[in-house]
Amino acid sequence: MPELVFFSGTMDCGKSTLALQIEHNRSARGLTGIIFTRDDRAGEGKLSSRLGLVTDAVEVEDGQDLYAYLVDHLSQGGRADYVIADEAQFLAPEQIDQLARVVDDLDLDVYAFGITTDFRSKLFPGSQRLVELADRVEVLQVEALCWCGARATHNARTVGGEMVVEGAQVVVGDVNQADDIGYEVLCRRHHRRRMTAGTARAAALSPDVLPVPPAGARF
Ligand SMILES: Nc1ncnc2c1ncn2[C@@H]1O[C@H](COP(=O)(O)OP(=O)(O)O)[C@@H](O)[C@H]1O
Ligand SMILES: Cc1cn([C@H]2C[C@H](O)[C@@H](COP(=O)(O)O)O2)c(=O)[nH]c1=O
Repeated sequence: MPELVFFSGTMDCGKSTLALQIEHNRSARGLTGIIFTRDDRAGEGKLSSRLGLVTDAVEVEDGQDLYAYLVDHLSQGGRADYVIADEAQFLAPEQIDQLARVVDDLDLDVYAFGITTDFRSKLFPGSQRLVELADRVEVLQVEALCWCGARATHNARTVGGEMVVEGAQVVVGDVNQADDIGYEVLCRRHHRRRMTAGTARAAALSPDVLPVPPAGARF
C-alpha cells in the first residue's frame, strides 16, 4: 500500500540527507521521483543537504496544486514512481491534502520531510496537517544535540547568539550563524529558559556565577 510518510525532526538532524538517500536508492533501481521543495537555502528549485549533496527539484509556489501537477505530468507521458517533498513545513495545509490525494488516488508513495515546530515551538500549518494526515510520522535516528548534550527537540531563532521569540514564522536561514539571524537547536529545558550556547558560555564566564554550582542545580 502506498503511504504518506512524514519524516520530522529539528533543523540540522539529517532530513534532507535522508531525502537525497531515498532518491538515490530508488533512482539507482530505475525508478523516477518527482521532488518538490520550497525555499531551500541553496536556492530556487534545489534540494540540498549540509553534507554537500544537492539535486534539482520542483519549487512549489503559493497556491500551486500538487495533485494537479502530478496528473498533468503523468497525462503528458511523464513518469512518476514516488514523490519527495522537502521543507514540507513551508507547504500550505491544502497542499498537504493534495499530497495525501496523490497517495490515495495515484497510488504513489509520498515522502515528506520537515521541521514540526517553529522558533516559538508552534506547529507550522503544513506540519500540523502532515501530523493529521500521514500514515506514519518518523523521527530521524541521528539526533541533533543541544549544547548541553541532551537531545535537541526544539528550534531557536537567534540574533547575535541571543534567542528571540518575536518575528515572522518564516525566515529562511541556517544553524551556526552567530552574527546575523540564525538558528540553534536546543533541548526543551534550554529552549524554555532561552539559553543558547552563547548565553550559556557568557553566564559561565560571568564573575557573578559561582564556580561550583549548588548541589542539585541543573543548567
Ligand atoms: N562535516 C560534517 N561531517 C559529518 N556530518 C555532517 C557534517 N556536516 C553536517 N553533517 C551531518 O548532516 C546533518 C545535517 O543534514 P541535513 O540533511 O542538512 O539536515 P536537515 O535537512 O535536517 O536540516 C547533521 O546533523 C550532521 O549529522
Ligand atoms: C525554526 C524555523 C526555521 N525556519 C527555516 C530555517 C530554514 O530555512 C528552514 C529549515 O531548514 P532545515 O533544512 O530543516 O535546516 O526553516 C523558519 O522559517 N522559521 C522557523 O521558525
